Amino acid sequence: MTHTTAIKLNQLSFGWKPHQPVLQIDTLTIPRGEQVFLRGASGSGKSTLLNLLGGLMKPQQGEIELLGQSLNTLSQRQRDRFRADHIGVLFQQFNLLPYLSLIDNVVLPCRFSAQRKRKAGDPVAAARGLLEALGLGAFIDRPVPTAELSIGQQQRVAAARALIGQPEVLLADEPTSALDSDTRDQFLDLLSTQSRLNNTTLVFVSHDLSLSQHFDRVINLADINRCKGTH
Ligand SMILES: Nc1ncnc2c1ncn2[C@@H]1O[C@H](COP(=O)(O)OP(=O)(O)OP(=O)(O)O)[C@@H](O)[C@H]1O
Repeated sequence: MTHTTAIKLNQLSFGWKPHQPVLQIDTLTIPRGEQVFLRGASGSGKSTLLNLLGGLMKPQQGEIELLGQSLNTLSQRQRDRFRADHIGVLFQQFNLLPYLSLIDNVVLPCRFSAQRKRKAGDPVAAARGLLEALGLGAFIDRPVPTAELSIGQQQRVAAARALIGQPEVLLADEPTSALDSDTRDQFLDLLSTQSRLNNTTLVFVSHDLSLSQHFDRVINLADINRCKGTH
């Protein structure tokens, strides 16, 4: 079943501590395939919002719907399953497995999700293609533990892992922070091309406003968040 809406928030409220909300968003709708640049001051709640969209936490109030599925009604385990099948996450902690090869790291989502595996076709070939497109081709067949890659290289391995198996939604939190300008442009091209090709909805957080021109829509968190907080 296909949905025209990828992400829908309704009367969302979330705080890390009781009675101290960080996010209060009345409504937000992001259609399938839209590529959104999310901006906001440091500490304003961008990463918190991505965590909620990824089902890593639940809001204290309100509704989060992804691809027509209310996340509120799912248990933690069901949310983990849903994320594995439908959401690519590229967060600031890459969570790569240090002693696995690059390819083994990238194909991991296909081990957790039959759906992602099916969409990847041949996961190893898909992982190779993504790593090559991200400029890491030279490392694929060398026995370099992932832990010995530079931060920018690890960031790109994590990107390939998020993209494999064409997730419908991709959540990216400062994914270009460690990349030089050439690598960053190559990375953004790949992200944009892959997302268009697969009708992936992209929510991309960055402090680098010059990148916003690559996106369909820019959302300033301050414009949708009623909670102005003390950040
Ligand atoms: N795990 C946590 N436990 C308690 N408070 C947290 C936690 N993570 C974030 N916060 C608080 O929530 C608020 C929003 O933080 P968040 O990381 O979402 O902001 P951000 O907009 O992503 O910031 P930055 O741009 O600096 O990464 C901040 O006040 C922060 O201190």
